Amino acid sequence: MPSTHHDTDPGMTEAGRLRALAELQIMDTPPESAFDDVAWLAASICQVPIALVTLVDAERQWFKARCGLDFDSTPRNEAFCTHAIAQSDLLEVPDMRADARFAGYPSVLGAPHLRFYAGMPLIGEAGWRYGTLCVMDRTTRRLSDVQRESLRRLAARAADLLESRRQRILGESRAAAIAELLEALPDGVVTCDGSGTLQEFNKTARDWHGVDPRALPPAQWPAYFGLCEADGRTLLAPERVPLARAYAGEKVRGQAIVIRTPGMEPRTVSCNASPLRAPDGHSLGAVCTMHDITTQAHESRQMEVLAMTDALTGLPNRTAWFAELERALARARRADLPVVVAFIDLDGFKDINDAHGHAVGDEVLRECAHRLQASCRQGDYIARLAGDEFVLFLDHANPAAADLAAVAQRIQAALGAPLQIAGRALAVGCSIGFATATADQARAEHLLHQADAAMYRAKRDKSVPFVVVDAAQP
Ligand SMILES: Nc1nc2c(ncn2[C@@H]2O[C@H](COP(=O)(O)OP(=O)(O)OP(=O)(O)O)[C@@H](O)[C@H]2O)c(=O)[nH]1
Repeated sequence: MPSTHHDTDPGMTEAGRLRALAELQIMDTPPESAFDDVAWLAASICQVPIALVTLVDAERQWFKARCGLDFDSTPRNEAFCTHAIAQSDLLEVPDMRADARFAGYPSVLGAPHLRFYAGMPLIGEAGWRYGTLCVMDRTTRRLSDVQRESLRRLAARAADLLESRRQRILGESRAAAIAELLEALPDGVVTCDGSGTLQEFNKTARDWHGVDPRALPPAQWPAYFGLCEADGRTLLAPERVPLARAYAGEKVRGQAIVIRTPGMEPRTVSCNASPLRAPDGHSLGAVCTMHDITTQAHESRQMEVLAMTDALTGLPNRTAWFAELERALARARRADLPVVVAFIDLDGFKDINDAHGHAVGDEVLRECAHRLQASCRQGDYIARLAGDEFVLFLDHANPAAADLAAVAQRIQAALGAPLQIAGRALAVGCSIGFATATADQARAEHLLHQADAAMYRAKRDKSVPFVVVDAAQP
């Protein structure tokens, strides 16, 4: 039994005791069988008609449980228990009429004519004495040692009941504070329990997913919530969902996913997720936090696009060209298709620049880019390498001369048509070189180099409309 001395300890003030009592939030609550049992046992063991579990407030003492009394409180200045809670052990008064502290109390002088009182303080963990377990009788008497010890032990159990109430209230208020914090967070928070069922779904997560949580099996999360890989298109495989990865025991850091909720702009979020484990190691589920990185993702995609685009014409640039050429060669190798690359260089462009200025030259380049693109077939890939040089990957092309002649003719017709720029009628031509190779022989750099060489030959020899080289030849 804890032994405390708040009558002598300056830290144990009445104000502190009343605060601790108020924290229990127990005054005027309905009867509870556990406290009733304590009072009943106290009355039976002590063989008295009256037993109470009392709580001593500032103005009154209130009975949480009572046997043998038909009222539930008395004013504080008529409360015997005020004396009992001033000490830490049992207070036993065999005859209250013979005790100056009690002789003048109304319930001693008049009905119900109480004579005997024994009260044991209910002492909480921090030492506060909330009230008592007390027994009373209308005749004088003394308790046996066993009865005294029983009262002490029963009072300790009643104090335990009060402490567990304090812990429950503390837990509830902490949980409420955490729930409020979760709701107010600008990041999304999602949790699942030990069976993998979605639990927490804070306000931000609800806003982003557009729905409330449901008892959905993890395999259905991607389709139901529209969860995609960072590319925003590929639906996440169920085992790639960050919360599912954490539920499977993985610690996930910074996994970018896209939430595609119908009717909303796609949202890119960076996810951190962790398994939740009890101290003994068994799974309590998992938690995933999501931070909105839509703006950064958009900016970095824009940067990527800029890094791959020719600023003047809007065509793919040299970097993009080589990246795409490598992909196209891989496709051709898989399908065992021949590959054809065209190198196109404008003729007479320098003269336009020199005669009409750079701005007009720029406009000519833009118009030529547009015409080249318009003359391409679907699947062809055209890029501006530099200056007045363009390259073209011909998708599923037939390297036969007749077919290439048709391509060259289309390009030359497109570029050769008169240009109307800034009120001037201008004209450019072009020289075209083709490099062909079988899929297994084709190498990107070599193909381009050979197409460039073919184009130069065509530029030097104006008697031919284009030149084709076999890039497989050294
Ligand atoms: N307006 C403009 N001119 C550019 C740009 N980039 C390169 N040039 C110019 O384009 C011209 C390309 O020169 P050339 O390849 O000799 O032009 P060309 O007159 O077609 O001569 P050939 O290619 O030999 O037929 C040079 O004068 C460059 O300064 C650009 O972005 N805008």
